[in-house]
Amino acid sequence: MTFHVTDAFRPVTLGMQSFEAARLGALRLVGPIDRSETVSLDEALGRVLAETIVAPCDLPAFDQAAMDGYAVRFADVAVGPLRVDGVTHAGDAPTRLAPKCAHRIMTGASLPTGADTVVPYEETVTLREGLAMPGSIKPEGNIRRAGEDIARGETVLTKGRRLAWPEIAALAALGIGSVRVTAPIRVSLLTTGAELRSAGEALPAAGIYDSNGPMLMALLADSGVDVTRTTVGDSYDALTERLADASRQADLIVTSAGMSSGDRDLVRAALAAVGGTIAVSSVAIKPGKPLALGGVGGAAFVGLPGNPQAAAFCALVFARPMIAALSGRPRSAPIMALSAFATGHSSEKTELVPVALETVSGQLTARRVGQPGSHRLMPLLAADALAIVAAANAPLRAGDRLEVLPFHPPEFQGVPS
Ligand SMILES: Nc1nc2c(c(=O)[nH]1)N[C@H]1C(S)=C(S)[C@@H](COP(=O)(O)OP(=O)(O)OC[C@H]3O[C@@H](n4cnc5c(N)ncnc54)[C@H](O)[C@@H]3O)O[C@H]1N2
Ligand code: MOO
Repeated sequence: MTFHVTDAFRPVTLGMQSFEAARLGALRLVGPIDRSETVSLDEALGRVLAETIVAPCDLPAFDQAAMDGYAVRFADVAVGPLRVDGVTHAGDAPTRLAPKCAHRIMTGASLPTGADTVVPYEETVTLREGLAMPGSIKPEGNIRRAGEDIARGETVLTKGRRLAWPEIAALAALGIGSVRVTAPIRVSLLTTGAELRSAGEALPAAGIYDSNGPMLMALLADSGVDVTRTTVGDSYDALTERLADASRQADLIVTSAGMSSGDRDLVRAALAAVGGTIAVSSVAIKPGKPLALGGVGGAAFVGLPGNPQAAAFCALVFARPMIAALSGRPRSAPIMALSAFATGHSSEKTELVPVALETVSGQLTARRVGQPGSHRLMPLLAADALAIVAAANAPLRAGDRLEVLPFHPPEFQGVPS
């Protein structure tokens, strides 16, 4: 099995790390996997290219008309009305323009040899003597030359590029029907806790429904990512067994709960028992302090705290970027917003705050939503992003810039008023 946890990974470094150090530490634990597979273009949406694509042909593939009209030799236009020598539709075999003639042509049709200008219908007049063009005609007008969009041999897409609709359009236009992409990233998700039950199961007096499992399944889901989910109680044996299995099968192991100092918080001990190591043992963030990062076998490890907001925010900030790095995607620029809230206090910990993003006077603005408390789910429903309020000696003021991580891409964009 390929070992994806990089050499920069160091065994147990106890002590709380800053948010910034932990963020960098997370990315040091992972590198692009070396497995790839070939998929058809129909299956390629959201996948990451494992090869660089060089154009095998020109686009357009041949000189062609950009308008419905007449193909002419520019020099002939001044001579007087031209006889029409034929017609070429899109898809018709290329032809040749007879001397002192105009040739009817449709958008996308092959330009006859000898023609150097296309005059749209609306700029022509049909007279008894032939076709006249009374307006001002530009040489090379309304022609698309072969290779002017993409030239044969040009690098079109580089390895690591994520395939969305524009990339799929370019590949299809170049006649490329399948591509090599990074193989699916294997994520093993383990929710732990004796109190957990699944929807539909009878709930004992102090039991709760497992929400982190389905939440993290959805939060980590992506094209090119295979998430498998298991729930284990607080049994040390079951936990070590599952971690050992996952260390052989997964690129990334994500656990939920059992990370702090409770009597049954066994994840750290179980990880150590199966030969895993911790690189980041706790982080100066609120919520999420008991977060741990490390590795075991061929897999990187993210131990999420159990409180739902802590689990969600740490998954967004640490696990999602680790998956992107495993798939070989380059990092994009951070998204910055203006804060619409003040904290009123300095903080030694970085705070992860649920916010609603709004555009105010043309500026992306983050408004704090919901009641405090990392056990709460309602703030996640009111928010559409997470704001990162960095640890600082001074309180955050309204109008300060801060980084935001949108939960998901905008779905239904309004019209500017
Ligand atoms: N003495 C200390 N106690 C706690 C500390 C600490 O530093 N010292 N840290 C607190 C913080 S911060 C957090 S966050 C939690 C994290 O604890 P664990 O990771 O050990 O998680 P649990 O104790 O098992 O559970 C915490 C909380 O979350 C609920 N939970 C767990 N799993 C799920 C799930 N799948 N779906 C929904 N809810 C879940 C669980 O029932 C608990 O209520 O520890 C603090 N304590
Ligand atoms: O991570 Mo805990 O949620 O800070 O409360």
